[in-house]
Amino acid sequence: MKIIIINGPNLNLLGKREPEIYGSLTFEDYFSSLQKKFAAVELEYFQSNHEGTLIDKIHEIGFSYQGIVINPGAFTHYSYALYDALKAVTTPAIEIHISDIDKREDFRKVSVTSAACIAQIKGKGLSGYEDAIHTFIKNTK
Ligand SMILES: O=C1C[C@@](O)(C(=O)O)C[C@@H](O)[C@@H]1O
Repeated sequence: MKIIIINGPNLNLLGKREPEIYGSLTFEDYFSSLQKKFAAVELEYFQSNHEGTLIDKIHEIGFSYQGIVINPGAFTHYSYALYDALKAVTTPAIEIHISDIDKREDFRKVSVTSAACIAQIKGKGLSGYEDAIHTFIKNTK
């Protein structure tokens, strides 16, 4: 089973970026623990700050992987191009946000990408990624 985690803009700075909101662990360190926890899953991690690069990645893997766990960062709130990319492929996606986007600035309350996903997880810190992987594993059994 192949699952990819795709992180969007500014998420490369996890660990340093607003740690009071996003925590102090780097995503690389968290990802190593995920790989250990889900040893039976082929887990991949991809991050980009560029919308087109994220779209290219979705196209590349979106007809052969079993799940996309995507945190589109701020693109969540306005990228119809990412929405279209997620709709265009056959691999199901789960949207995840480390923070609770409903309890922050008004502009974060809108997600244009979640309608292209089978679920949205928010406000559970990094453990939301784990929940998303569990959901894919459960759904494929
Ligand atoms: O970059 C991010 C991170 C985020 O997606 C989250 O994980 O909580 C929430 C977004 O509003 C923000 O732009």
